[in-house]
Amino acid sequence: MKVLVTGGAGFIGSHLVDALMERGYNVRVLDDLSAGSLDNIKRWLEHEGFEFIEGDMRKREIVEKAVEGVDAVFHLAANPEVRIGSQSPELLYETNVLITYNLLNAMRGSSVRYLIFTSSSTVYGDAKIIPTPEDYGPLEPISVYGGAKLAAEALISGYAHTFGFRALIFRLANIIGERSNHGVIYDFINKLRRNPEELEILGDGTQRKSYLHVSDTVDGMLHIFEHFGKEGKTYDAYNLGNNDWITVREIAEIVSEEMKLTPVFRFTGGVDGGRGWKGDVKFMRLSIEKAKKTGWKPKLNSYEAVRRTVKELLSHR
Ligand SMILES: O=c1ccn([C@@H]2O[C@H](COP(=O)(O)OP(=O)(O)O[C@H]3O[C@H](CO)[C@H](O)[C@H](O)[C@H]3O)[C@@H](O)[C@H]2O)c(=O)[nH]1
Repeated sequence: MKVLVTGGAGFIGSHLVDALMERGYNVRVLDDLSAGSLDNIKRWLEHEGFEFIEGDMRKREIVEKAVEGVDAVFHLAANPEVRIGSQSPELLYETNVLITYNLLNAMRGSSVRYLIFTSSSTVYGDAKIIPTPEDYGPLEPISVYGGAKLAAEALISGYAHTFGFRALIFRLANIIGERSNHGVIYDFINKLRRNPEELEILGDGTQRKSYLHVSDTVDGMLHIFEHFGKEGKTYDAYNLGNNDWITVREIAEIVSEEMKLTPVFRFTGGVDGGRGWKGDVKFMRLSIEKAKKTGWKPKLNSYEAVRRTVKELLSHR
């Protein structure tokens, strides 16, 4: 099977590429290298069965070229920064909705039979039911990012039903691990490298979310893709996250411990009752019962995933 991975040089994308190549797929990556890097995929660049296209998906011709001869598209290209929503809504629209629209149009009449999309827990907003199941509603995202992901999901559903391909949506919890170059763990490590005496924590530190290691994420995506292929549905959505959750304060403690530091924690207080920024969901834990019924389960819990990620990020610089 020939697959296209958009965002395949990025954090989650490059781990997915590793797993697909190891399983013998033919893989083409489309990435504009804005957040991703060739370094993440360098082991495959000269490999037979691997192809890299550098390009910006806002340009339709590039997307049209990238889907040629492909059976399945894993669409991971996106700007993942929830926090930029209040300053740059247009950028989040373009890099989440517009590029998805361009992809869907390019897929019309193409060889693509499957679209796999990485959506986000942020589509649920401040969910009143925790753990939050896939059929929770009404969906009321509280960030532009979450709104853009939900808009992309809705377009995918409409196009899948209209144009005869099958679509699988993953609503991801906070994904962490080697090669991540943004997010709370990355930020804390960098802040402590600059000043080992004090750690600034955005918000009040009680934000509590579920964290999933990227290795478990990729395992889940490929396992459920296989299951979805056999099931015959046109469209389906799965949460991928963890059974437990962890607070930002606990993450700060683990990072400090692994760096062998005892900084003073300075909480900024944040906005809207201790959130890190406008649109930061304070409490997030997804129900993963549907994914578990397919036979997948996370190997690392949130605490283990955080500790593993801190070690991985520290060992690389
Ligand atoms: O310096 C920092 C950075 C973050 N935080 C806090 O840490 C938590 C996690 O923030 P991240 O930036 O790591 O991640 P987000 O929860 O904003 O979003 C992540 O998870 C989402 C899904 O749950 C999306 O998929 C998104 O792309 C991905 O970045 C937030 O509550 C935030 O307030 C701090 O206290 N200090």
